Amino acid sequence: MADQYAGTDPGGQPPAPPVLRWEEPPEGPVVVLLDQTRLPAEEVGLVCTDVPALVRAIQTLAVRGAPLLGIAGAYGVALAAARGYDVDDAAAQLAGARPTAVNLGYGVRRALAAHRAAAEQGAAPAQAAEAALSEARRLHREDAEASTAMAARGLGLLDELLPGGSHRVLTHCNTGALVSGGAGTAFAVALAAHRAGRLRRLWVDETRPLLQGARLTAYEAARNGLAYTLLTDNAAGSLFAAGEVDAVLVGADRIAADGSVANKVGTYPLAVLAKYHHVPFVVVAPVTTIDPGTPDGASIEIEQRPGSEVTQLTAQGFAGVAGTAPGAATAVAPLGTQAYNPAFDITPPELVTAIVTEAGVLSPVTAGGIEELCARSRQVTIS
Ligand SMILES: CSC[C@@H](O)[C@@H](O)C(=O)COP(=O)(O)O
Repeated sequence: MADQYAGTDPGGQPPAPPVLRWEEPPEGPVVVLLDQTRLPAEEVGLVCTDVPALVRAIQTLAVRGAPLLGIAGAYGVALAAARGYDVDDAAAQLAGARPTAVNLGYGVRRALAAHRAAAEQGAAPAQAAEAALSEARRLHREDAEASTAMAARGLGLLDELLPGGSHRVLTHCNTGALVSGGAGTAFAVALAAHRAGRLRRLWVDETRPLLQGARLTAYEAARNGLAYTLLTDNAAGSLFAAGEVDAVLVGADRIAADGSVANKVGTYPLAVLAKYHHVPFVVVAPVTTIDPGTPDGASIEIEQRPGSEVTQLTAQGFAGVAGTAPGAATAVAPLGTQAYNPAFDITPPELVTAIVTEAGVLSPVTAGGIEELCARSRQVTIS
């Protein structure tokens, strides 16, 4: 199975627009997002002038992916402070916008802590707002640095696991620059392999129902000139059986203290397939995604999304949250059909070959290893 499955490698595209930026027009500060619900058809900015708009952007997945949710949450607190809204209330709204990605609450708490510390030291409101903004910017930078380190460590691990250097990698959901201050997590590793001339093919799961793989990872792969091929999620089994997958690389939304990994629904079946076929299953995530406060997989809250995302399609290919997707929705199931639509699933640590973070690679994945990694990480200092 080779060339007839090849995706397009156009490369040479103009640089992608920034996924999130802070702007200060005369009318007041705003957070501008690249609206991910409109990709790949359109690269459109979504201007959030207040916290409810940002919360809605988070819930509709205009902004998404664990690290970027943390960054967005931090800028959201800065926005509330700069515009004179109730910062505690804004922080609660932002942190509660989606439950599974631990980074969201982490980013919110960091900006809130910076704002509080400044206020407690007698800073004027404008200075306290500036402190929150500086913290958001710091988190943004740190995430970019973490991406670079994860890409290098992940590529080193791939080379170790797969001597010979012509990797065929399967990925799920979207984990590139669209979710990060830098090149992302799992996708950043694939990109590093591509740039080192060691990526033969990136297999991209379409990732039903919201098509983060088809819409976003394929977009990023095409932009970066990767050899990639899209598949429906349920084609993965036959791809493994045909011996076409050398490694699986995925991101994470929350890693519990026992090493259980919550990630986009459909990740767990890939881990089971990988185990059966003796293929390495590698999770790439910054230490900010590890949550030592969540003891195990069963304790991770899994976001349940509207059934309409499964039972309806739009011209864009997915329904999204009612009222947000342009174009009329077409039913693909009889009216009144109930749908099971969890946004994430849990992969137990025994199915994970390694967790790659910017601080180190954990393999095998054990509760003790997680504890040690967290003891070295910055995350534990923020409660
Ligand atoms: C670094 S991205 C890791 C995860 O956030 C990603 O795989 C994922 O599941 C994103 O889910 P989404 O629902 O699109 O926010």
